[in-house]
Amino acid sequence: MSTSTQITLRTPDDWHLHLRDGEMLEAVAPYTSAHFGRAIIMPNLVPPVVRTEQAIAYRESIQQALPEGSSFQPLMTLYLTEQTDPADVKAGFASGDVTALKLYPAGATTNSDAGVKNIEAVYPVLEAMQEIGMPLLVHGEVVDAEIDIFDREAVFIERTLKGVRKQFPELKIVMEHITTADGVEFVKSCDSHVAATITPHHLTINRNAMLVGGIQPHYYCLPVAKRETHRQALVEAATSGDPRFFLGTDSAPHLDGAKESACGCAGIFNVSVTMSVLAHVFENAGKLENLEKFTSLNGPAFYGKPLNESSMTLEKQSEALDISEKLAVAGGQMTIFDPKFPLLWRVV
Ligand SMILES: NC(=O)N[C@@H](CC(=O)O)C(=O)O
Ligand SMILES: [Zn+2]
Ligand SMILES: [Zn+2]
Repeated sequence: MSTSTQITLRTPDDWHLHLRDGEMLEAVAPYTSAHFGRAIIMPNLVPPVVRTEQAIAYRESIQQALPEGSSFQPLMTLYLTEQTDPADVKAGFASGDVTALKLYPAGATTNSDAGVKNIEAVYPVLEAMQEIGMPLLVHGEVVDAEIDIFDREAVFIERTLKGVRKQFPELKIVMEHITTADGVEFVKSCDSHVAATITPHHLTINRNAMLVGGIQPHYYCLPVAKRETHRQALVEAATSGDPRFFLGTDSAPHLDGAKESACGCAGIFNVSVTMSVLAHVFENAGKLENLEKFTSLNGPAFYGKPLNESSMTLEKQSEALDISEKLAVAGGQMTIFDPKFPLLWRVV
């Protein structure tokens, strides 16, 4: 076996992850715990995780789905609604049971019906969060029918995010899964209170992957991939080492049957290949030395968490990883994200 390169980093964390529940949770949790030390767990279950006691119960079911002896740490979030009680949020944050709140504009994405319609209705919660230093995680897309889907992130920044920033300048905000140069520019224009997660798929595909040569449902996610110039802006931001950009896989498992449909759902499952994809992206950008910042250092710094003590080694091999096989999940099968280049890097 010929090995040309190896790199070792602190164990990475995933700052945006969908683990689902039930049989899907059991199927996907081991892929995350195999590579990641911690993950921010998204609350968009049906029904959503809206109160601290639900987050605690969900964390317990995640822990039960982990392999024996796993030290993986799920960091729980609550789904922000117009009924969210600031006192519950404060208590959950103080006890360490809840790490952040997730804002979904109502109807923006998978399982977001209970989301926020009028941002001002949640200002009392944002006020409390600002006071205690609790991060607000944002699915940053407007949902107005008249706004083109490719413009929804940029319009959200103008219409919603700038107002929230003005009202709550000390509130920690993470723009989740940014997909545009506008998102990058907005984060850069702010101070250290604002950061963004970036996914492996938005670093490697543009909208052609989804639409050329027939409709490709396994490349459909929200926010949708944009044009190539936006992808390049994301690569520039992720590989720059700037502490405001870090990894959130947004791995969002759905059965193939739900995606390969007349109304296919949004979400890409990628955790098992994330580190391989990222090593390729950073190597191609000539920035392999910044990979650890993106995956393992910038996120904990923003969240005020300690760095992982353990490490991960990645090795570049001559033979590519085979990801053609579907994952068997109760009730069906699931496709792994294919960035359409050979995955030579693998986790040792
Ligand atoms: N990213 C997606 O396309 N889908 C996510 C929801 C989300 O993160 O917006 C899901 O839960 O399936
Ligand atoms: Zn989202
Ligand atoms: Zn997501």
